[in-house]
Amino acid sequence: MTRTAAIIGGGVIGGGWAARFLLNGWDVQVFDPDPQSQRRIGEVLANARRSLPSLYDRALPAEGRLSFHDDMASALANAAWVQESVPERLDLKHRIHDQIQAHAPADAVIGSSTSGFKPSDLNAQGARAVVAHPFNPVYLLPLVELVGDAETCARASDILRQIGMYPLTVRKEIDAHIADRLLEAVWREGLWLIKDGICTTEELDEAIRMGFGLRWAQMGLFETYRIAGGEAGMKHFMAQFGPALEWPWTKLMDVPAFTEELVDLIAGQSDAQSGHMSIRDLERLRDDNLVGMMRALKKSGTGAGGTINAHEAGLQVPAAADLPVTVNRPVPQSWTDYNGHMNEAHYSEVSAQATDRFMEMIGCDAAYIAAGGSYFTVENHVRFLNELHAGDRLQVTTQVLAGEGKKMHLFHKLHGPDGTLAATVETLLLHMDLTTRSTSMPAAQVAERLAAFVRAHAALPRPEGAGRHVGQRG
Ligand SMILES: NC(=O)C1=CN([C@@H]2O[C@H](COP(=O)(O)OP(=O)(O)OC[C@H]3O[C@@H](n4cnc5c(N)ncnc54)[C@H](O)[C@@H]3O)[C@@H](O)[C@H]2O)C=CC1
Ligand SMILES: C[N+](C)(C)CC(=O)CC(=O)[O-]
Repeated sequence: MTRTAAIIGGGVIGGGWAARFLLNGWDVQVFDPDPQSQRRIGEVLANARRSLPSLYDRALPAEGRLSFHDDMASALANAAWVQESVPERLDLKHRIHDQIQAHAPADAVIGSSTSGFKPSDLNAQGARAVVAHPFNPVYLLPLVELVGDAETCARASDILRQIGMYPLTVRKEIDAHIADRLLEAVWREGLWLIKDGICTTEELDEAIRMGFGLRWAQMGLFETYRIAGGEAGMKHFMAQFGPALEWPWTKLMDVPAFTEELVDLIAGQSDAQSGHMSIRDLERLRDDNLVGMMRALKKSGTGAGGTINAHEAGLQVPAAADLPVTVNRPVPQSWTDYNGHMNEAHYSEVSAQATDRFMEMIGCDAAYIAAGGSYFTVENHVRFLNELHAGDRLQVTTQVLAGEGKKMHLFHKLHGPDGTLAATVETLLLHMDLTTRSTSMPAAQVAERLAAFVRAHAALPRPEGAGRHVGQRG
């Protein structure tokens, strides 16, 4: 299989797909007749480059190659994945899928970003597309709803996991799939509440983001309500709130008339709420917040955090000639401070990540720690030598200075872009018994692997700066 994706329609969603594939190492071939699409994709890509790599504590693969094509056939050449993201009009989608069918490689997965059409609608004229419905911004949000032919959906799932996404195969085709059915219900109620003068767009947004919106990202609807049932559980929750189905809580099943007056009311309130920011500023604010929230979920592995962890586990850490590479990652935007560079706190974080990786390399991994053995850091000396900035690739190599008995003495070198030495962290650790919380000897297999590193690194020159203390001259 080639790692080439054809993006047919490069607007908000097509641009997001292009960025997702490119930043995961795929070549991307775009067809969109709008002369503005190249500029727009460039802007989406810039947003993606400043946010997607920040989700991970390892570097993504080298970016793929992006090309723009004047005809659809050349964009489709050699594609293993074709993603159609043209406007939501069935006649247009039919025309586009006829051409895709004629020119795409026979074994390519053909996905449609459609928000609401079923595969039987899309394929009514003989196409073979599956629905691959993503969420904006496609480069950050993992969910893709897959609907259609089971074998194609299985192949599509494999590819989507390779680019860090979460495929959810929908059991039966239905208009608007799962998520847009839910979103449409909330949207409909929202329009009624504003049309009836109950609240403004801003008040409605506060009702979401100050309350249940925070819960949904980490536990969804049902797990959240299970907890709301208290110790008595879900049956109790349903007994308490089930009767609300018969109350006026759910009365607005009809839709408000889609009039110019309603459009002006909503658009006017939305301008008053957010018109002081450009769409690009709002996108960056959204992306920074999403990265922060998703990184928090990464710690517990909940929801989208689990998808990020699974993808990160497959990202390769490159080998170095003499010293092990213990960190290979970008500097996230959120690590920079009022001086416009990486804040000192995060040098310690990187050093801790390098130490954790080195501990894994000598067998002090999650299973060993769960069995009661580990290392504690007892002393660090950090030297800040060159600035690091958001988006810089950061690579750490680790040299063992000593490793006998309970002691492990490491020297981490933090290299910035072009290999510049940005910092060094000298660190001393002691082996601990986690049950007694006191020092102890490491297990034989850990001691042996550490000794092998000690022997190999003994031949290397002692690193410049090792053993320095604060205030030392020269
Ligand atoms: N905007 C959203 O929030 C989401 C949209 N979708 C779906 O994604 C699809 C695209 O929506 P958006 O990206 O929002 O629309 P958009 O209007 O931003 O982009 C559509 C793009 O298709 C291009 N296009 C038009 N005719 C074309 C043709 N004949 N060949 C190739 N390109 C053509 C346009 O020039 C434009 O760049 C729709 O099916 C929509 O339902 C899915 C998830 C979310
Ligand atoms: C509004 N919408 C129906 C186009 C939304 C989607 O399809 C998914 C999303 O990103 O919210």
